[in-house]
Order: sequence, then structure tokens, then C-alpha cells
Amino acid sequence: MNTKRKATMTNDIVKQASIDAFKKLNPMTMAKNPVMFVVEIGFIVTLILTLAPSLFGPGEGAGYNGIVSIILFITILFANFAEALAEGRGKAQADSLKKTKQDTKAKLLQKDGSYKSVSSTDLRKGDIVLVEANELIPSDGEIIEGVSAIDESAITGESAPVIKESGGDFSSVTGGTKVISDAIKIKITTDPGESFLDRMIGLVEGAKRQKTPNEIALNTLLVSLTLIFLIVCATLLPISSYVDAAVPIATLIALLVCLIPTTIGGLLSAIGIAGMDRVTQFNVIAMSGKAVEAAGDINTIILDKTGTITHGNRMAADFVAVGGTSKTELNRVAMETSLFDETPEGRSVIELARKQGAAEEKRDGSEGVEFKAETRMSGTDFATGRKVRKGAVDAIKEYVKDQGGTIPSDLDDQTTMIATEGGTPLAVADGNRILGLIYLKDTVKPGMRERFDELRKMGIKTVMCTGDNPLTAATIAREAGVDDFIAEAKPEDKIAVIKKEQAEGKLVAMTGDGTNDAPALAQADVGLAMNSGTIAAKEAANMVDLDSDPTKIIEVVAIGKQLLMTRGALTTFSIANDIAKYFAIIPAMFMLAIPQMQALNIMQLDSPQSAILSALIFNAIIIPLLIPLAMKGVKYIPMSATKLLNRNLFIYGFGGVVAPFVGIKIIDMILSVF
Ligand SMILES: Nc1ncnc2c1ncn2[C@@H]1O[C@H](COP(=O)(O)OP(=O)(O)OP(=O)(O)O)[C@@H](O)[C@H]1O
Ligand SMILES: [K+]
Ligand SMILES: [Mg+2]
Repeated sequence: MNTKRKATMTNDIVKQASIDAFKKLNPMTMAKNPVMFVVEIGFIVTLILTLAPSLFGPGEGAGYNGIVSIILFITILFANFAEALAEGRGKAQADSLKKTKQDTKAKLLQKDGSYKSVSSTDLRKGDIVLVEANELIPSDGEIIEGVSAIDESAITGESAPVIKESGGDFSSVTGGTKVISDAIKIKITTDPGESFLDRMIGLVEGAKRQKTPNEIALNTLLVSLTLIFLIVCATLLPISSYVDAAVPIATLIALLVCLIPTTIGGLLSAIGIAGMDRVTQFNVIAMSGKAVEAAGDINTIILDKTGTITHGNRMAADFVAVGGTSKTELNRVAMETSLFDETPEGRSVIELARKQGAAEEKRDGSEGVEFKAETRMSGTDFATGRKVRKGAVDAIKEYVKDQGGTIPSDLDDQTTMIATEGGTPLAVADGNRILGLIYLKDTVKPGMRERFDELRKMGIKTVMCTGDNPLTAATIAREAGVDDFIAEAKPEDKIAVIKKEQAEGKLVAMTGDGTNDAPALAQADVGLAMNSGTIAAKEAANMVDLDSDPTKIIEVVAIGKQLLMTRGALTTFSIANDIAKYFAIIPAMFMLAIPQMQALNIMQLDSPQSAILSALIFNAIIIPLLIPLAMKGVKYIPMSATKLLNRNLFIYGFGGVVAPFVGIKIIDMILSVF
């Protein structure tokens, strides 16, 4: 478990929240929360009745009205405090992030090839800067030249440096992190104020917090309930006058506030904010509350293989010649295919070929053919018209056949050998001849199997989706323990898989790191990008894991479920509570005028007035009592959804009915002493 970004409830946060609770009394702010807004209006009316008790005809005295007014005021403060407290934790995290954000000097590349020192705030998209050892990276960007160890602890809290290099899926760098070895050239990818750090600060500060569809739906329900009870209470006035048991206005307001769902109304936004906050504490940045909620309902998770399930530093480990080709020729051509290949795979091929005696030479007029996820090939076109390629075996076979070439008989056997060991075979072709294979090695990250078992227990299906061949995919899938896999997938295939699941009514999460994963990350309901991945992936996703641990999706799912459960549990509790309060107050209201109502005073409360005040006090203090639960969330135990629902309905529904009877009775006993 990750505790690096754990925010604690410091005195400062509590103090600030207490101040903010008063600031939020502003009716303009309160109006956004209709339930509590009704309480505020009730407070104002009872306050007026305290100053002018007989404004609306005879009623209770100023003293009683004053007490009701004070309790209502405290109720609002409690609700505001809950929200402010949840926001305060985010602000504290944002402050620590802001410390990371500092203006630095940057070496900006000029047209004439020289460098000019500028402030990091002057950098724009497309600028190219040079960053050397011990310098801070001035803004987000993509490495276009060089390899370097980078200290990202300012963002991730992880002290071990990470290797970043041009080409491939490990080329993105974040402003505010530090280069600790070598020099790199970076192409800036964001304009000022839009960097990853800026976005993170905005998110944790709650600046961009929008109500989720679920929250809006629940809010509508709460407003409807409030309206119904408003009508009920308003009609009580003429009815009570008719039976000669006129109910004082302050009592009617107290009844109304007890009946409307103030508990959930007061805690609703705190629950949402706290849910996003818990995700942040796991070093995952969620772009919206909606994404966190969606995570709670996920049925299927799609993961890419390289860099997600495996470490992703695919390195050339061996050359295997086929069809009688000499090892020397294969070495030479393998080298030639990678002369312009800036990916880690390409560079590792050059290194291995050089180690085995091949000479590296770039001939005049030759041109590189960049690796693309669509073609799954890379290579070199020489001025003489000769073309050399390396790539996924099926892609190269296709390429050679198109040119009328034949496939060496031992190619498939050798391919199978590499693939069954979990390696990635790349075929090497010179024109229409296949010369042999490059054995790319990669290893599964530790602990994968246990993590996937956990997902299975939650009822979630895992599917590995890779551009690699089916045999390699099968080996890695078996080793990692995923439920299913799809091999030789192009970017559009990854989207198709997600769309298919979504068409079956399932919610799909996708984790990935590559540019080729970006479209799928955007299509998924929850897209979790690795922080180590490319900018495109991070921009398409709605969550970024700063620790680049794909199995973190498990925590995110658990937090999402917890958020949905907490909201459901507290809504159930709140409404059950209100019903119970109804039975405590109604007899008290009519007791004086209609003695027969005494029979309904099942709770044997002291006096009608103390019954009403006890209910109102209970209604207020239940809010702060439930703040810890709202913030921490209801405990999530992996079990079936129906079982979980029944369990929660029992605890919070039954508990919600019983609690007020006990609470009100205790408060009534305390009040009767005075
Ligand atoms: N530099 C390269 N030159 C030629 N072919 C490559 C290169 N890198 C990868 N390939 C081939 O292309 C295939 C697809 O690679 P890519 O990196 O797109 O896979 P991917 O879909 O991202 O895999 P994963 O989903 O496992 O991360 C690889 O399996 C490999 O066969
Ligand atoms: K209430
Ligand atoms: Mg990939």
C-alpha cells in the first residue's frame, strides 16, 4: 500500500474548515445545496420570530424560538464544516504540489543552433530545450534525443530514479522533475498553466470538481423529498388550526427540518470529495469524480502487455538465423534495419549487433522507416533501392510474400521457440528474403498473479491485449494469470474489444502506456495511464497512476465501490432516520390540544417542547458524528453485489430507524434535568 501522499487531519485543516464553515453561510453558496438552503431559510424565519415572537399571531415565546433558531444555525454549520473539511485535505495536498512548481531557467534552442537562457514560464508548445545533469526539467515534454536517469520524487514521491529515453513508451517527462545524469533534448508539449502539475493542482484543489451524474440524480431525489415534506408541513398549519390545536411556526419548521434529508444533504459533497481524495492518496490522479464512480462498477479490465504487465524494457537478447543464412549476414542486416530506429528495441538491436562484430554505418541517401503500431515494422531504405525490414513475424511474412518471396521452412519452429519462452520474436528481411529472428526479452512484473486473483474475487474479468504474437501472448498471459488475451492487436482492435464489451452493457477499464493505447484509453469508461507512458496516453486517459503500477486499478476499483456504497449507505440511514423522527415529533405536536395523542408518546418523552428540541438536536449532531464515515468510506469487503446490498440495507436501514429513538430519548433525558 502506498502512503506517500497521505494527508492527515492536521489542526490547521480543522481550523481552516471551521472558518470556511462560516464563509459558506453565504446564501448564494447555500443555494447550491437545496436541502441545507431550506434549513437556512428556516433559521432566518425563527430568528425573526425570536425578535418578534407574535409576528404571525400567537405562538411560543421568544426563548423557545431562539433555541430552535440556534440549533438550526448549528445544523448548517455542521454541514458546511463537513464539506470544508473534505476540501481542506485536497488544498493541503495542492499546497505541497505547488512547492514543486517553481520558475526555472531553461536552455531554449534557437534557429541558429545556439541556446538562449529563458524563464520556464516563457516556454510554449513545440519549443526545444536542452536539460543537463542536476537541472530541473522546465515543463512537460517528450525526449527527442538522449537517455537520462530522472528523479521524479517531486511528483511521485518515489525516490528511485527512472530511466527515460527518446522514442518508445518511456519518453515523456514532467516539469518539476530533475535530470540526474546525462543531457537530454526535450520538445515541450504544453503551454504555461496547462502542465500536468497545473492540472493536478487544479484537480486536488477541487477547482474543476463537477457533480457526477449519480450525484445529480441523488440530488434530484433529495430535492423532491424536501418539496414533499414542505407541502406536508405547510398543510399541517390549516389542519391544526381547524382542530383547534394550532402548531407554532417554529415547531413546524423544526418538524420540516427533521423530516427533510439533512444528514445526506449535509454530507453528500464531502463523500464525493473524500472519494477523489482517497484516490489521490494512492498516487493516482483522477481527472473527474465520474471516473472514480465508474471504477466502482467496472466489469472488465483491458491491459496492454509491454510496459504494463511486463517491465517493458524489451531488449534484443539473441539473433537466430533461418533458411541457411549465415549468422554474420543476419547480424549485419539486423543492424541495418535499426540504423534509424530510435525506439529502445531498435537501440538494443544495434548494441547486440555491435557486440557480435557488426560495423555500424549510415550510408548516404539512406532513409529510415519508422516503427508504427499499425505496420508493426521498422527498417531502412537505401539509395540503391535495397530495403531492409524487421518487425512482428506475421507482418514480415506478409511483406515478403507481397514481393514474391518465400518463407524459410525453419522460421515457424524458431519463432515458436522464442514465443513459448515468453520472448518477442522480430523477423529480419532483406528485400523479399527472411534471414532470421531477433529475440527480444521482457519479464513479467512481480506479484501480478496475486493481484489478478484479487480482481477475480471482485468479479472482474481481466483481458490482456497486445500487439505481440499469440504464442508470446499466451505464455505471458499464463505467467501473469489474466483471464483472457488478444494477440496481434492493432490500436483499432483494442478499441473494438472495449466497444464490444460496452455493447454488452459492461463498464470497461483500460490500463496502458503507449501512444497506440491512447484511443482505447479514451474509449474506456475508466482509462488509467501509466505516468511513465507517453503524453498522448496520459492525455487520453481519465486517470494517471504516478507509480506506473497497472494493478493499482484494483485500489481504484475498491475506492470507487466504497464511494458508491458510502453514498448509498448514508442515504438509506438518513431517510430511515427521518421517518423515525416523524414518530417522535408528531405526537408531541398534538399532545397538548388532543390528550388522546398521549397514547402515541411511545417514547415517554418529558414534554412536547423537549421532544421537539431533542429531535432537532439529534438531527444536528448526527452530521458531525457521521463525518468520519463519510470521509473514510464504508468498508469494502470483496463479495457479490447482492450480498453486499442486503448487508448494507440491514445495517444502515435498520440502524437508521433505531438510532433516533435511542438518541432522542437520551437527549430528552438530559434536557429534562434543566
Ligand atoms: N522497433 C520496432 N521495430 C520493429 N518492430 C517492432 C518494434 N517494436 C515492436 N515491434 C513489433 O511490433 C509489435 C507491436 O508492438 P507494439 O509496441 O505496438 O506492441 P503493443 O501493442 O504496444 O504491445 P503491448 O500491447 O504488449 O504493449 C511487437 O509485438 C513487435 O513484434
Ligand atoms: K433531517
Ligand atoms: Mg505498448
